[in-house]
Amino acid sequence: MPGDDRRREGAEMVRWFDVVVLGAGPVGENVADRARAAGLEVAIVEHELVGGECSYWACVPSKTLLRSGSALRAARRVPGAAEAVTGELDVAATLARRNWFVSDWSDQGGQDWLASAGIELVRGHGRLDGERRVVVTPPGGGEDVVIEARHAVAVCTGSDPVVPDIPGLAEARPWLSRDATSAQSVPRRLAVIGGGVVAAEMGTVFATLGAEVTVLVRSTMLRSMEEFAGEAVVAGLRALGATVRLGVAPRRVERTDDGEVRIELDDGSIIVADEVLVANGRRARTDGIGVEVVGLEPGEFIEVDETLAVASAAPAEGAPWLYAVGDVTGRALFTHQGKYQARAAGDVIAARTLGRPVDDARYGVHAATADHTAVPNIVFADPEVAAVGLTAAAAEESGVAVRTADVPFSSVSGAGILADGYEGRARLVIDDERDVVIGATFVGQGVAELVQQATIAIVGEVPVARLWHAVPGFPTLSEVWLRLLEADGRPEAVA
Ligand SMILES: Cc1cc2nc3c(=O)[nH]c(=O)nc-3n(C[C@H](O)[C@H](O)[C@H](O)COP(=O)(O)OP(=O)(O)OC[C@H]3O[C@@H](n4cnc5c(N)ncnc54)[C@H](O)[C@@H]3O)c2cc1C
Ligand SMILES: NC(=O)c1ccc[n+]([C@@H]2O[C@H](COP(=O)([O-])OP(=O)(O)OC[C@H]3O[C@@H](n4cnc5c(N)ncnc54)[C@H](O)[C@@H]3O)[C@@H](O)[C@H]2O)c1
Repeated sequence: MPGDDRRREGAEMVRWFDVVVLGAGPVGENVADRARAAGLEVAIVEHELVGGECSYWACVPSKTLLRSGSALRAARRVPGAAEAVTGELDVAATLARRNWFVSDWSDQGGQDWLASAGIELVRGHGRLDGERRVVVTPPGGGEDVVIEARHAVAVCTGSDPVVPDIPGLAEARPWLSRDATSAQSVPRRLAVIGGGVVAAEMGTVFATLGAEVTVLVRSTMLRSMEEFAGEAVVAGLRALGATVRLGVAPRRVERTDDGEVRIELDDGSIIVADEVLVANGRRARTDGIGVEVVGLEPGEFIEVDETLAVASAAPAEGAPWLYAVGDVTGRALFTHQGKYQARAAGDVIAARTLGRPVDDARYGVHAATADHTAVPNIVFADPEVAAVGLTAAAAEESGVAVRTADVPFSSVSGAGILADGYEGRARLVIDDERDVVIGATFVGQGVAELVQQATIAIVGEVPVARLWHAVPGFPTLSEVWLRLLEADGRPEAVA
């Protein structure tokens, strides 16, 4: 059995494993899986639920909550089907389906999977206690368990929401993302502070479920994406009956004696709601996990190299022993990207442990290169926004000369068939010198599935002239690629 060589050393319970993973979110699970698949003995430490934020409070519940409304709206946009939709969204059934998808917040499935993979689950709060040493305090206290890693420790502790320093906000018992995704009832009035992806998605959910939603956006919606994406999402929220206030900032928040939340904005206006959701980004979960022992700052994201090794903790000689993977690095706060990093980290730990070759070159097996070039970012609002790579503005800021190709989906037959009055838009950002796609954004119903094509084009560095030979089926949404290429211009024959 892995890690079975437990024994006492003085008063301490000490266990030995090849690799210790701190945090059993999607990322920790994948690091453990890859290392175990290479034959290493692996322990994973978890103080809450195996499966982490994504499975119980983030991706899975938010996407299931969004799905019921988007299916209903999709049917209503198609004559023939629309006539058959005679009722309204069933709120109780929507919430119940979400509860089912999160297994009523039981992690039995995750525990079973770890056991089947031969990964040892150690329940409790883990912290670094020196080189290759983790101390775990079991749930409810009790005797600490010391785990010595023969080779590596991977910190995969994730991130927490940021609560900004707005007077009265913390005391007003605001909702954080977990409260929104696990809600068992719908507040009559919900205010949302923020204009990022959580605000867009949860605003869409609660407006669909019948709440009076007010989204308070400090600048513009989805500011890190192409401008037309944020504008479409604002229009979509408004079409669902939500109020979106752009360019406003809360000055003070108060929960009154009768339980209402009053938000005073910087323009002097007052918003009154039953709950206020704070959706203001994430901070690293590095408090209370002993990062000080390797000279890192608690609360800060952990900087890593391309193999996810913590360079500042690397020994002068020999293989690195400390890795950080997923949200805790701040590189790209998405489950898919964290799991991508996890595959590289788990494999490189195994390679270094077993003396096998390490390939950390650009796009090498053990390098998380795509974190810098091709991170898919999908906002499941209505319309959906699916983007990857650089926006035109970000490319220009980084000094790359680019051209863009823009088209409306009204030029795509498949879109018109999918839904009457289909609205949407797409943009390619093309590196002018290398003639390859370096960014793409799609906005519209069902565009989430289009972004993988762009991701492949970017990672494969496919010349634009070659993309003309990747023929999209007719009549699909993918035909937007042909329209984008036409907008860019048909290449001339090379003599
Ligand atoms: C509302 C919302 C919706 C989202 N939707 C999507 C989406 O649709 N798609 C997407 O790709 N991303 C989405 N994300 C982001 C996604 O949830 C994260 O990127 C992902 O969960 C990161 O995985 P992780 O394993 O790094 O961290 P986490 O999932 O946070 O897992 C970390 C684990 O470590 C455990 N842990 C922490 N500290 C300790 C300790 N000291 N000892 C023991 N255990 C510890 C935690 O309990 C947790 O289980 C969403 C985020 C939010 C907030
Ligand atoms: N579909 C998905 O993949 C998905 C869904 C949800 C969350 N996520 C992940 O979770 C992360 C967190 O999402 P998020 O929406 O909380 O963060 P975000 O970074 O996307 O947006 C934060 C928003 O809060 C605003 N803000 C920050 N400080 C503020 C203040 N003091 N007052 C008013 N507004 C303020 C910002 O201007 C911005 O609009 C995302 O970056 C993403 O990586 C992904």
